[in-house]
Amino acid sequence: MSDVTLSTTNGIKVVDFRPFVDGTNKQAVADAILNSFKDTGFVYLINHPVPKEKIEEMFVLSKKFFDLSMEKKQLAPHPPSGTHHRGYSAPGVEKISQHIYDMDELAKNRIKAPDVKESFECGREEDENMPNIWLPDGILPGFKETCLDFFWLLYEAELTIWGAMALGFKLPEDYFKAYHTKPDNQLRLLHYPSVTAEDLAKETITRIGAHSDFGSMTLLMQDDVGGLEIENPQKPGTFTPAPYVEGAIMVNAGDFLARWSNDTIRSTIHRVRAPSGKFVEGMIPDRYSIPYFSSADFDTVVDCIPGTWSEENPKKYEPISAKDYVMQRLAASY
Ligand SMILES: O=C(O)CCC(=O)C(=O)O
Ligand SMILES: [Fe+2]
Repeated sequence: MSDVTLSTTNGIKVVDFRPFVDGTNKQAVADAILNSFKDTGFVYLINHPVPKEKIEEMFVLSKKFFDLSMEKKQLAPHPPSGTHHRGYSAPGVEKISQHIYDMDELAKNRIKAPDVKESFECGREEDENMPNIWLPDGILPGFKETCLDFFWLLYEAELTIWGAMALGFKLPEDYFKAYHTKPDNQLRLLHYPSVTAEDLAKETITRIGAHSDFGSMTLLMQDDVGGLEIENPQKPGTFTPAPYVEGAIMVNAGDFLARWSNDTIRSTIHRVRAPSGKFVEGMIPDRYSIPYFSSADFDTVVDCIPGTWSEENPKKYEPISAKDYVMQRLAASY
């Protein structure tokens, strides 16, 4: 049987997902993904189930959205609280933090070097805890429909990937699906405006500071500008670029999944810096990316995944509710 790991890009495996989808070699794909999650916390998937045209269409709408005037974008404003994570956030408003929960410390962190990115977040329409915040009708026709269509398409893709994860853990294929039924996921459109290379190099501003994701899994689509870097698990504090790979969705594990897996899976720190070799007259070009954050249903409580603990290697964590975990992390980002 053919090897499903096609290549390695800066230490991150590029896995062919097709043998899982067509059923010709499910276990090999499952093992490759889980092993990557254990080694680096990241994997590139090619031949995944999300059509290329749908991804392109979402990038086109995302660019059109960010091209609107500030006044128009502010007609779908993100509420002041981080726990209602919907709508538009202007550059510098959100500052990713890594385990800082004290309000004064958070404010200092934000002033020190703002994250110069703007974003739009949405979830499923029916979510009563976090209602979506859309632009008024007529401002950007098709935007809402494209976002929602893409949200559900990625949910389908995510469920297929969870099927592979379950087989990786030698569990029934639908094991994780029961925890991701609502889904309490979030689609995020990101735009990093063009900035000077000097500002980024001096770190008076950042694109997105070093952080790990909070939820269970992130599916990331990025343009070919580059700049995403992931921490080398063998050498903490050093980062390697995770460049655009044609046709790939990058998938990474979040903190919640690391905890759920009794720390057998890594949730790896990553950041966005200046890409190498892309300076035009001292300016770093705009970057667009689209992360899709999968979270376990907020009303579920998870205990360590079967097979990740034993008498010799006991559970490190108490059961936790997905809502309690994610809300604490979201509150600290604003
Ligand atoms: O822009 C990117 O590629 C990274 C985005 C990211 O890490 C995040 O939103 O959590
Ligand atoms: Fe992230």
